[in-house]
Amino acid sequence: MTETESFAYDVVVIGAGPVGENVADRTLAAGLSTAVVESELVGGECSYWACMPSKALLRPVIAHADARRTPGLRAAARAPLDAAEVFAHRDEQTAHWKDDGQVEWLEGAGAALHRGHGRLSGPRTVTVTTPEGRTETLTARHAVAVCTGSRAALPGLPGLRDGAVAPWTSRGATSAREAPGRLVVVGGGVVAAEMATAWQNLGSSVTVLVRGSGLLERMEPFAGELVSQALREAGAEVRTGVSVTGVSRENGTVVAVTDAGDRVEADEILFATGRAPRTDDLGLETVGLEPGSWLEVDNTLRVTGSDWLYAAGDVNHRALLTHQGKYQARVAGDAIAARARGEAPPTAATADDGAVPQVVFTDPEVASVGVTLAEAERAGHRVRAVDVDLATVAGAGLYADGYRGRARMVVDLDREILRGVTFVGPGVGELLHSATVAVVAQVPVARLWHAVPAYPTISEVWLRLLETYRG
Ligand SMILES: Cc1cc2nc3c(=O)[nH]c(=O)nc-3n(C[C@H](O)[C@H](O)[C@H](O)COP(=O)(O)OP(=O)(O)OC[C@H]3O[C@@H](n4cnc5c(N)ncnc54)[C@H](O)[C@@H]3O)c2cc1C
Ligand SMILES: NC(=O)c1ccc[n+]([C@@H]2O[C@H](COP(=O)([O-])OP(=O)(O)OC[C@H]3O[C@@H](n4cnc5c(N)ncnc54)[C@H](O)[C@@H]3O)[C@@H](O)[C@H]2O)c1
Repeated sequence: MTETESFAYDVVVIGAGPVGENVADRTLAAGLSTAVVESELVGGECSYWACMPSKALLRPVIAHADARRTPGLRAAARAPLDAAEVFAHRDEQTAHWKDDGQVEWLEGAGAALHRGHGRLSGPRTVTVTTPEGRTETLTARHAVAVCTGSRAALPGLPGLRDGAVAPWTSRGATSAREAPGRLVVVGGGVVAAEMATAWQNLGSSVTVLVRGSGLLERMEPFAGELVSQALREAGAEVRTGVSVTGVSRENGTVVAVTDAGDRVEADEILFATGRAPRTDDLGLETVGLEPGSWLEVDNTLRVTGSDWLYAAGDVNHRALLTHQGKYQARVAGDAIAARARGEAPPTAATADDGAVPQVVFTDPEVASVGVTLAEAERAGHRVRAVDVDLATVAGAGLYADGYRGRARMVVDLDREILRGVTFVGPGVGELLHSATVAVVAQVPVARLWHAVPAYPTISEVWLRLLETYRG
């Protein structure tokens, strides 16, 4: 019989992704003993198979595209990217898929790291199965925080369901060591758009199969249109209204069959078809919750119906973004600490509702915060969309020859504040925080005139937006 070791802490965090790390950081800072359980690498999906490697692949692609639009650099930029150097840079950014640095940080902050698979085994109790097969029982005096994130969701198609084809998911697409000659990308969301941009420019010939009417359908319509246009100009094929009905691998060639009966052949296929919560093997049934479900939480990240279980990050499905998960982690950590002292939580994660910022690192970049025009209208707000062609901004013309981009602010006509802002164009990612501040702080439009953008930067788009609104 294997021996079971027992440990007691104030707080137990399951999952050491960016979110689990930040919950622990807050509870430790408040003087609560905290254990963190991790089954793979400390740092989570974001560090090794998501944000960091994808942005390391995309940064050179975007810089290369910018160089092609910069007078004096065009000839130099005609040479293709040095893909080997890009992959080496990506490997460095992921610390070669080793977590020593993050472990050092976590332990330095005072956390007790338990390596292994964590499962709830009753109220305030987590059982860890270590890689060596031992069992550890951790009890939490105050709270357990589930921060187990999400994994790629694959559709139940013939060829996938039976395991005949092992496709790329986001993990394959961010860690591959060479560009497949032909790559089919299934999906039209953020992963599909970013990875199609990366691999088309790293040497693959990409075909994107989108079942909807365009890319990035949850954003303002012009975002997906401009990204599709640029992908096509880079040589990719973007096919909309196409559903894949089956996949096979024949002599090394992947064949995707579509609902129109077409066969699309490739050397590799990426399914970028959304995410599933990592809650299927988490012992949720031992605390009256449904295994495999997204965990529903209140604004302090406490699971509905519980006074000790918290869920932050991807696993609660509020906003599948690292920065937003880390924000939730700060709120959850502070709430756990306050309740442990018998006090009310000091703050709530209100920004998850209607103020989530996101940058899509495609060429052109897409940067948005808050709601789209369609979302604002669906929510019953009386709004007006104010659109500006970014090419009319002096800073944009200086940034790139033939600059193409667009901006929209969604103005709430009753309150004269912004409900949402979207920028699409080269270099707009770094503009986003100005819009986030305006949306979160509910800055009156009249007051925005006094936030003077520097000349000649792209941020002068704010002036054009205000002028267009004034009419
Ligand atoms: C390709 C791609 C690119 C992305 N790019 C961006 C981006 O640029 N910007 C951005 O903001 N977001 C991006 N995201 C989203 C981002 O990766 C996630 O929102 C973020 O990783 C969520 O953090 P998390 O801590 O909730 O979960 P994760 O990062 O998934 O971490 C969860 C951790 O829990 C561990 N775990 C799971 N179950 C158990 C268990 N039972 N026991 C012990 N440990 C367990 C896992 O091993 C993992 O380490 C991207 C996602 C993808 C797929
Ligand atoms: N830069 C960033 O901020 C960034 C980058 C990558 C990912 N992320 C986050 O990661 C999350 C996951 O991204 P994602 O792109 O995997 O998911 P997503 O939900 O954004 O997009 C999924 C896409 O797959 C399509 N789809 C779903 N099932 C399908 C099927 N059976 N056949 C064909 N198409 C199907 C959907 O219509 C949609 O276009 C997102 O929420 C995103 O916010 C963020």
